[in-house]
Amino acid sequence: MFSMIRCYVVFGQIRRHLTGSAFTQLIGQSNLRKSTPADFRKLRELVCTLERFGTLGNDIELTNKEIEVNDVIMYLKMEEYNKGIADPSQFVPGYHIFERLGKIKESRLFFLLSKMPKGGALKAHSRSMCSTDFLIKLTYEKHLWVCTTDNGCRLRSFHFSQEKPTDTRIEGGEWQTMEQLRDYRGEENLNRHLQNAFSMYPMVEKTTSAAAWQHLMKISLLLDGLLRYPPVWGKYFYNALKEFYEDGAQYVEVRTRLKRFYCLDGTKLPVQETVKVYQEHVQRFKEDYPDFIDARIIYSPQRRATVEEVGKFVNMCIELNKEFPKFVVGFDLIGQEDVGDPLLNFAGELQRLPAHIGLYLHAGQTNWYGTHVDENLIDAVLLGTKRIGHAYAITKHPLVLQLVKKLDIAIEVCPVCSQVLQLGADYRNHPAACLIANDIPFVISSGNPSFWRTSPLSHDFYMAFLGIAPMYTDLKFLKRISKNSIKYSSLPDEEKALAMTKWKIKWEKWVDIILKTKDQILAKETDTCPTDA
Ligand SMILES: O=c1[nH]cnc2c1ncn2[C@@H]1O[C@H](CO)[C@@H](O)[C@H]1O
Ligand SMILES: [Zn+2]
Repeated sequence: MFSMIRCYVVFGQIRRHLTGSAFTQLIGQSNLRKSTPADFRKLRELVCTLERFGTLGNDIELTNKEIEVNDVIMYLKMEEYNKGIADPSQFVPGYHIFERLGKIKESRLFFLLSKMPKGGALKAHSRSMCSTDFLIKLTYEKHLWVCTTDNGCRLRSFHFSQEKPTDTRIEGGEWQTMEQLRDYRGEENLNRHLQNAFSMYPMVEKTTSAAAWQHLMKISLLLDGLLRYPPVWGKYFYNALKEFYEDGAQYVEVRTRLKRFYCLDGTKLPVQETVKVYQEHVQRFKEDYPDFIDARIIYSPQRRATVEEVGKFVNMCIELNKEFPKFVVGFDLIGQEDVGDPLLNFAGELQRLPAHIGLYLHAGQTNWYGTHVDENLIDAVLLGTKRIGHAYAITKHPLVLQLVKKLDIAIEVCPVCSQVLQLGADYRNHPAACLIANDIPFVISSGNPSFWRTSPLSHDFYMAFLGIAPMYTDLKFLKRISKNSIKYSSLPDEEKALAMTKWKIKWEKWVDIILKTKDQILAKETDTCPTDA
């Protein structure tokens, strides 16, 4: 009687043996077509079993309760899966997410996943964390001015100020207060306009990844003046933590450029003040929600920079880490990778970072195989990155795949982001399938949920579970990636243990609630699920 773990180890050994030269020789020498049907079946069963045992999550041993919960989850998953096989037009992961956001809301599987404690969100870009509705709420704050062109029809920039801003950089731009614009255009009409201006939804058609990136950057730029004002950023960030928490994240690592904030009279504050506002609201959030673990910052300036500028960013990171050693803990370079310089150019500067400041580099977020951008993956690993953001191109680099596994570097897979930024269309073709098959450590992240009007993590979990992972992948996979998000976080080991305890309490509660409401969840006629963890 083997325990699962023992089985896993033994199967691992057999697998290595079978895929070694003896096995290939055996297959090569004997004429497999002449084997008896029974032998053929046995061999086939062995290979299938070995494949399954090798996938991500199979080291997890489910408790008796979890086995029951797994039945519920797999029932719901198979229902969607089988419908899809019978009629592929019904399969949600075959579509652009914007075309199926409404349908996903009706999915009972999605509902259960949205309540699932997911551990940490290890990649959240600071400006794209809150829902559109909350951003619109912020436009009602006092002292907000807006610059428009085209007779008030196009919103170009926001600014908080006592007096009318004097910035004339936008050609033909006219400043007026938000109240004035609201009166002029009508509240409902203006809010509808803001909904579109703050997110890429519902525009599915983008000719290129570059066009999608331009759209993303335009939104980020529009939000600049609205969010870089400390009292508003405080509200934004606190609410962002709340939205992540309510979606099952108990821990968040934020990638941010830490831009300097401005005051009502136009003076700019030192960057340390930006960090302090973040820190203050994390503290407040932890007091209000004691089972929230923590939030930390990975300093992430734009990668489109000169070597000298990157050198300055590195110095800044070292300085901030000295002042906020438990809060500003890592370094990354962000922005569209295809237009930035290769990491190789910055290697000398990046190597100056002391060992205790971790590198968490975005790399391989490209479709240009064999280019210097694609090779950023190699440099990221050789520079000692602790995780890799996206790594979409990694399956084209078998050696890098082996290295990340050996060096235990986790990949931050962002299913929805890869689709919206036009790297791939159908989730069933997402390269992360290969990571799952090879048991490469990974976590699910979202990137910019605000810009796609998705939830902080749940849509990405849903697409990964239903669209990317094999059909038979079950609760073991979900539990593994949730635990991974703590294991591969930047937290020191002793804090990881505490974090795991906090996650486990929530996880067990979720399991219990599903068990209690199982019959209602499975009753076909119910559209809405009663569970609420
Ligand atoms: O997928 C991504 N890869 C790299 N950088 C990104 C990605 N998504 C967003 N940003 C960066 O974060 C800022 C706020 O959203 C954007 O301005 C962009 O530079
Ligand atoms: Zn990113």
